[in-house]
Amino acid sequence: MPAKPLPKAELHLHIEGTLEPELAFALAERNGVALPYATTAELRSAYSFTDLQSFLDLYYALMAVLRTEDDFAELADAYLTRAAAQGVRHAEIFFDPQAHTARGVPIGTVIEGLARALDDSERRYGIGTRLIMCFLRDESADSALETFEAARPYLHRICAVGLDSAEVGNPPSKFREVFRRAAEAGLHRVAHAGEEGPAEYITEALDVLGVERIDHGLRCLEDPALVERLARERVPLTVCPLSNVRLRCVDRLADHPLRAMLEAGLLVTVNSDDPSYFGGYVDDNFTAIRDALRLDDETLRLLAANSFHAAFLDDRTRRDYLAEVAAHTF
Ligand code: HPA
Ligand SMILES: [Zn+2]
Repeated sequence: MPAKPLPKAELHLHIEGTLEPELAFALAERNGVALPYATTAELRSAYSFTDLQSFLDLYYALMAVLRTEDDFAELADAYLTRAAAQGVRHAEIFFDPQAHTARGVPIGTVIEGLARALDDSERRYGIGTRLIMCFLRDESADSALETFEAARPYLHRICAVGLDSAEVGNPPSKFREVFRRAAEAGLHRVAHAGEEGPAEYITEALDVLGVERIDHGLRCLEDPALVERLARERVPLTVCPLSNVRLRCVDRLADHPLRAMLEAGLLVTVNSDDPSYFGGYVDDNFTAIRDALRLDDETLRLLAANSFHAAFLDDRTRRDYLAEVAAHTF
């Protein structure tokens, strides 16, 4: 029998990035949406990216098939089914409301649909869940504020706010006010920074937005003083190895700086980002980076433990998950 996957938390996962071609075609047919691809194979063959923007273009285009509460619930159910098989015990899931409201899908449809799947997740899949509402940084600060206000009736379903989409030229400071309102409402805060953007964006995300985790964060390595600060302050970095290669932030997995980041004392976690597009779910990322960097079992155990240290969990639940990691046999 194959070994059980290492128990882990997934902290960097865009639910829209779990849309597999088969589900995209099924939803397109159900909703009468025309896709510019004849077959799932033809769509898959378009998954060849040169940078973040070339991926985002396809990622936003394919979302046209998501229209109803049922669609969002089905999308989340499909992810949770796969995540359970990959050893995920806790998932903090990003969604991009502006990518849907811009197409005329009400924010309530998105949140209620996702929440329906998430509410049943512990019972059906053994996975605890949280929702993280992301703002699109290439949209205006006003659009982010409008989105936050539209989400107010649903904030009890939301754990944190985040920041994603095209990074370069859209610094964290652009979103100071919406992150201030989120903090005032008692929400946690995270942000993508240092994926394609410079190390200064990481510092800004910490100092201006007050984020508690950095998503990606690879480019911190260009600033030794920042690395030292991130290590000292135990700021978690949600690293996504397969994504980094597919979006050409890193040439080859064997060149990935994850080991150097661990050796620098950074609180690194491993995640899948947009698994349908980047060639693997979270345990596939663990396996790929293990093989590429020859990580030993204790390093894998450390990465899994880090994921629970970095998660928005109460102390008792965290302790229980950490005990599962400690008891895991490879
Ligand atoms: O990796 C990412 N970076 C920025 N925005 C995103 N939206 C989905 N995935 C990503
Ligand atoms: Zn991401």
